Amino acid sequence: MTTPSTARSAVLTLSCPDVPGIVHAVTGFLVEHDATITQSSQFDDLESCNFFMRVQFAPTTDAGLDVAALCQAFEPVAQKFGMTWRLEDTSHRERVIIMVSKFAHCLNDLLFRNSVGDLNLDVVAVVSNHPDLKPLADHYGVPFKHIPVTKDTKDAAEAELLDMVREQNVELVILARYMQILSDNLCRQLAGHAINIHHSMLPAFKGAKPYHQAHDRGVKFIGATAHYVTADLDEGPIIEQDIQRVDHSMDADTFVARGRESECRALARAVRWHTENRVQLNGNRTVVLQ
Ligand SMILES: Nc1nc2c(c(=O)[nH]1)N[C@@H](CN(C=O)c1ccc(C(=O)N[C@@H](CCC(=O)O)C(=O)O)cc1)CN2
Repeated sequence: MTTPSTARSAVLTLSCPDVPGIVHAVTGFLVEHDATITQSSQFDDLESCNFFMRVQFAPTTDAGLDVAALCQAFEPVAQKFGMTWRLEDTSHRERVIIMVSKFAHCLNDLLFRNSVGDLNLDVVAVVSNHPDLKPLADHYGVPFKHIPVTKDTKDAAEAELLDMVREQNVELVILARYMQILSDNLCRQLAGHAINIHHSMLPAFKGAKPYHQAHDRGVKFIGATAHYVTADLDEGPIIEQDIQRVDHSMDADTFVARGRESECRALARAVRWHTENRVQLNGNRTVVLQ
């Protein structure tokens, strides 16, 4: 009979230097702890000699999975192989803050997908440097926090955001067309826990107005890129990208309109994969295990 601290399904993600015996150690650990594998995926990066694995598992007994006890028991295995690892109940609802400026499409898409169960987020708050999108947050019953940002208030604004993150145990900050550049300090504090949607197919057309840059260049495809946020603008590890065809008959405004679909798709997939523990960092790149 499962109890509040036991799970019907859990996921272990790990990365470590590639040596013989990792998979054997992991699968042996699961057997020893009355667990059976339901999904498993791995990648051996020959370039970095790093190994990546994601294994999802269920209990073989009615007792369920005691996630806390499994974490304690797995520590010695992790230390033996020098693993970076995470073991979590798959039903865990990630606590997130969604940041936005004035463009509503990505925020609306995330809140709608979450409302119909396509995403499994606990949206703690919507934070914006403008008041405009409060009605949208109200519609979905999500708290809205307006934190204006000017050159003089930026440090205080970022400190207020970090206080919210810490006080409310926020696990992920989603920049859903938040048009302010985060400071180096804030990026360090949120490293690996902040995802941005950039409205171009990076590395092309970084910075502001990427659709106008793309139109001026005469591209035949436009796209969007979801990436982890780093201090270097638009340089963070890429999680997901989406593209669509455009043509000579379209003006820049049409690019902007068509681009919304790609931004929503790329961001939703990136957030889903991150919150399902499918994304691991590999230097300045990511490994996404499906
Ligand atoms: N440290 C980082 N902060 C942010 C990133 C990032 O990659 N690293 N991504 C941006 C989003 N973005 C592009 O995707 C972006 C946003 C804003 C700007 C910009 O030039 N902003 C101007 C102000 C614009 C305004 O007030 O409307 C500025 O901050 O001076 C460029 C790219 C989110 N933050």
